[in-house]
Amino acid sequence: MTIETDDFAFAPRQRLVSAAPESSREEALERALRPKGLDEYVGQAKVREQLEIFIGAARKRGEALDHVLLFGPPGLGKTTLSHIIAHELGVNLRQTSGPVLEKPRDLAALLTNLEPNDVLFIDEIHRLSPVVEEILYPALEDYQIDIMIGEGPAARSIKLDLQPFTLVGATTRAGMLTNPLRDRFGIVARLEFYTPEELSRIVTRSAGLLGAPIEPEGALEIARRSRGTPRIANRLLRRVRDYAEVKGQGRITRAIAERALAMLDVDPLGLDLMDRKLLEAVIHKFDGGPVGLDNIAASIGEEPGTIEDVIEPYLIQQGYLQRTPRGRCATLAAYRHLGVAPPAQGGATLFDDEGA
Ligand SMILES: Nc1ncnc2c1ncn2[C@@H]1O[C@H](COP(=O)(O)OP(=O)(O)OP(=O)(O)O)[C@@H](O)[C@H]1O
Ligand SMILES: [Mg+2]
Repeated sequence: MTIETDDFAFAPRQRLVSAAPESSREEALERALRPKGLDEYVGQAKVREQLEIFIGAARKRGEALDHVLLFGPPGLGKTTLSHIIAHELGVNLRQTSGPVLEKPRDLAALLTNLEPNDVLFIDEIHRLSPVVEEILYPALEDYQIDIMIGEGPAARSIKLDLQPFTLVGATTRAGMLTNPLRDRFGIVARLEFYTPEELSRIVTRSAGLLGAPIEPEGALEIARRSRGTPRIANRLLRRVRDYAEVKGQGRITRAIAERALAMLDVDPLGLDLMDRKLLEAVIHKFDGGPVGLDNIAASIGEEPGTIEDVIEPYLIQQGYLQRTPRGRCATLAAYRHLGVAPPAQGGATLFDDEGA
């Protein structure tokens, strides 16, 4: 039996500030908060402006929009944007993902069922298998696919015409796309982390949809601790709302937000226990680094992969941790944030042969 819980207290290994969706329940909650149109999509001004123009032009001509590649860290709104693109074009959206498309015929089935100018959304497009990717090329270029009929010596390939369509591909790792695939996208949009002001607008909008009364300072406090990520902002909002209902009068004020987030161990910069544990290990056990990933992993009892993909990116982006060829180093900002006096040498290592 599996017990599904949305409660952080019962799932200590699940991070409140992880940018990945926590559970299928959270994904359902997210769908309800997803903006439908481009005008409701907060932030990402450059991407929005581009898309507005290209979508408008495609609509005017009655043509399919150019293929779109969306890339950026988890939770910044790639899936949301793909739905918005289809909505603004006034066409259907068919959704799949790289790892789901195992065989060429899986993709062929989807492609041949598209109606004119539809959007096909492929999430995690960097995980397409090479044989599937192969049949995507002519589809993207000429709206045609080559499929094999029959087996053995009797097998032959036939060409099928497709309706014009738009591929929207999403990936957290644009660097892992093959060049021929990347070259076939006419529109490439990189999503950026959101500012606290933008996140605060998202939080306010979500609170409205959830029917939770919120003050601007309360929204900003949640926004500041959300690591530039709308998914985290919406998640923290739900927890703070619970807190406000039980411990307050239901209204999300700044004081309520601060108390709730302190209780949840999300500090004023959005760092949680795991982040602090990592930084403390680097500082106290390895003299600030450089220290190799495996040594950090052993000392805090985490998988190296989890550290690399989940914990480190934000610490590096915010300048608390540096990745050097000889290992990870804590920066002065990390010492300052943890209230530890930095070493006299400004974080340099004392022993050259340590770590790695
Ligand atoms: N620009 C935005 N304005 C308002 N809400 C947003 C915006 N971007 C994302 N969100 C909210 O954040 C949540 C997560 O967004 P989404 O699922 O699109 O992220 P993603 O980039 O596809 O993440 P993943 O890489 O994990 O697939 C959505 O529920 C949506 O409500
Ligand atoms: Mg997504």
